[in-house]
This record gives sequence, structure tokens and C-alpha cells, in this order.
Amino acid sequence: MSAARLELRHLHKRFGDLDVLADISLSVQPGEFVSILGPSGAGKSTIFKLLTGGLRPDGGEIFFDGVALAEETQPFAFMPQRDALMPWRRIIDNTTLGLEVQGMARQQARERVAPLFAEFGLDGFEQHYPAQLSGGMRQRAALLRTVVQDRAMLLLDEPFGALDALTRSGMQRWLETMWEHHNWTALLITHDVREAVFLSDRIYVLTERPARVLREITVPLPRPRRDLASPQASAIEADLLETLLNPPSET
Ligand SMILES: Nc1ncnc2c1ncn2[C@@H]1O[C@H](COP(=O)(O)OP(=O)(O)OP(=O)(O)O)[C@@H](O)[C@H]1O
Repeated sequence: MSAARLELRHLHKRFGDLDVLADISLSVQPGEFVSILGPSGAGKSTIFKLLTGGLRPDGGEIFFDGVALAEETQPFAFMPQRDALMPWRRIIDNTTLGLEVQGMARQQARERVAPLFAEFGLDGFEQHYPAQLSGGMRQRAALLRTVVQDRAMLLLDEPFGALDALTRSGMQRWLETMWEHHNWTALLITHDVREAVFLSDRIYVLTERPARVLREITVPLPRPRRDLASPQASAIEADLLETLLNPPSET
């Protein structure tokens, strides 16, 4: 079998006396949508910080396309929990930010992002400021800024956590369509069980801190997943919820 796009082997991280990640091993195949589901404070965002270079692990290894991840390489496009748009920059100039940081001239970056505005539901809002957009539109702008950097893998940290339930459902459908269309490889952090079932090919369930992988499940539902009320989807959701609420006790 060819190498996973991303593989974490026995990652371990502590902050002083606080053991946050006890033992995290997981993998993501090219083109796969994988979620990490876990209780609040378990250490999910810490995993992303280890990937994006903000933190170093105390133990374990990270492989990308079969090669140990080097500090100077950054194959990830990362979208944080909050949209993190700059309020004083127009939407077009917010979406070019990642490219500009990489050294691309603003005009060239604008030419790169402009054709994508329609697909991201932002057509006509290029010259608006973030405060003039809805929450869902801001998240789509943040995702546009993230994906336009053309990195090999997307890291999404609860991208829809701050949205109301209806907007969130619409965004999940939209993201699934975009993921299928663009063939992205994605790793999503969420504590929304239904969101994980809706979007994922596979789900890793973490224990409470210090986090370990409690379960790994495959979601065999056909796509597009329009019918989350189906008995099969409901059964997976109920099973995951039960695991989170009543985790098997440690031996
Ligand atoms: N730089 C840091 N220094 C010290 N402690 C930290 C640091 N970063 C995170 N922590 C602690 O590590 C634990 C895990 O934090 P983390 O943000 O990874 O959790 P999470 O699972 O993403 O939480 P949530 O789902 O609520 O966003 C928390 O107890 C947090 O206080």
C-alpha cells in the first residue's frame, strides 16, 4: 500500500505537569476526509499546533507522504476556529493574505482568488468588509483564503462551531460538495458528532485528556450525504455519542 498522506505515530505532548496528548496515532490517505472527534479540552487543537509547527511534540513522529515532517516544510493549509479575517481589509484582500505572506504580489494574488469567488458564494462581495458579511460568508471567505494557497492538505479546526445550526448545516453540505469537487485531503477537528458523520470517511474518537485514540470508525454512508436521518446514519451517530458520553473505563 502506498504511504498515507499524513501519519501520526504515538504523538505525546505535555505542558509542564499537564499531560495533554498521551498517545495519538492516526493516518489520513490522499483524498480522504477524516475527523478527530473528542471532548472539549482533550487536546485536539494541540494536535494541529504540532502539525503546523507552533509546538514540538515530546515524543512520537509525524510523516507526510511517507517522509518525516521537517520543520521548514509546511504542507498544510490551516483554517482556525474563528474566521480570523482582518476587519480593516476588504474581503478580496483578506482572501489574498495567505498568498501575500508567501511572497506573491497583491495584484497577482487578486487575480488568483477572483475566479473562485462565485464558487465560494461570495460573488459581488469582493469589496465588502468582513463586518458586512454573514457568519457563513465569513467562514467561506476564510476557507477560500486557506485553500487558495494550494497546499497538499487541509486542516480545519471546528470551522463551523460559531455558526447557528441552520447555517452550519448549509455549510457542511457546501463543504462536502467542494471537497468532492476539488479532491481535497482534509483533517477536521470537531465535537459535533453529526458533523463528523456527515463529512467523514473515517472518524477518530479521542479520550478525555490526556488524549489517546479511543476508537477509529469508518463511515460507510454513500455520498452525497443528504439523508442524515437514515437509520444507518442515525445508528452511527448514536454509537459515537454513546462512546463519548460513556467511554469504556480504563483497565
Ligand atoms: N501553550 C499551552 N500552554 C499550556 N497549556 C496549554 C497550551 N495549549 C493548550 N494547553 C492546554 O492543553 C489542553 C488542551 O487544549 P486544546 O486547545 O488542544 O484542547 P481542544 O481539545 O482543542 O479543546 P476545545 O475542543 O475546547 O477547543 C487544555 O487544558 C489547555 O489549557
